[in-house]
Amino acid sequence: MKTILDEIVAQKRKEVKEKQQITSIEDFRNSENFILPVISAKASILDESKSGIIAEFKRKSPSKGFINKDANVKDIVTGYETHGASVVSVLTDKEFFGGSFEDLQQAKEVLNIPILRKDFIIDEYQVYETKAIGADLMLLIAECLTKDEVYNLAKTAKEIGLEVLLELHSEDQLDKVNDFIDLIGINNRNLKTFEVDIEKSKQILKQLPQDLIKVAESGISDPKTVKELRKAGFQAFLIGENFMKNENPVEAFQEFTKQSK
Ligand SMILES: O=C(O)c1ccccc1NCC(=O)[C@H](O)[C@H](O)COP(=O)(O)O
Repeated sequence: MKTILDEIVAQKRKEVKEKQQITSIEDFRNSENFILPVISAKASILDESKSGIIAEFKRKSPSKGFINKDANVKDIVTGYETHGASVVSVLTDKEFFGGSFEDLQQAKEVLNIPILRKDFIIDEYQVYETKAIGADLMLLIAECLTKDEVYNLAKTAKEIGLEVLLELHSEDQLDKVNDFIDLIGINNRNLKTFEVDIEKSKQILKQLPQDLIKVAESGISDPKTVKELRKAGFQAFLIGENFMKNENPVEAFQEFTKQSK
């Protein structure tokens, strides 16, 4: 049975082919952002004056449909930073998440903390693109990449200065971790059923390499869960829908952060 990830990846392959006809890797290399130093997500997460939360700007999702279609990027991400986000995640996929490069670029204009490009990276071309649009950190999803693909994409990212978050869905993907990975995420959302199981993060945690920053991802909606996961050993928490579904995502973020300390 085809999963949503299969569908997304097929769409990405199509998009990459189309984009390659218009913009080359050389164009990306010559772009303004390409020579800018990245802001380290690792350092920002380890900075104890911040919350450890990777706060996501998310308009729409395959599991929930529209969450906050017309949200204002600059207002929301500025609020996230002001109230202690360690990193801001911006969805750049249009088809399934209603995101765009413009969203990330607008975030870049106002933020002083690192930005995660949240997308589905399957080709080296997108790694260069990630740097050119101004992101500091890139996501790789183990579920849709071979071990060699993770290695090659992460290596390219490091060569051009990007940090890499590798997302796992199960223990058997642990062999895809390599020396170019900076942060390791456990995604609690089952991509076949969309069910979320926070226990999954805790189960896999013990087997993760000690030296990597550990991120619990998806379905976190209670500040107590952050406290629990922090106690268990996680240093960062990727949270989107729980803030974005509110009329005022910044207020929701501020309140959540206060309670999760
Ligand atoms: O969010 C989805 O429905 C989804 C479906 C298929 C693939 C990925 C999906 N989400 C991407 C993410 O990783 C989340 O946006 C992120 O972890 C934040 O999750 P949440 O706090 O549950 O919005």
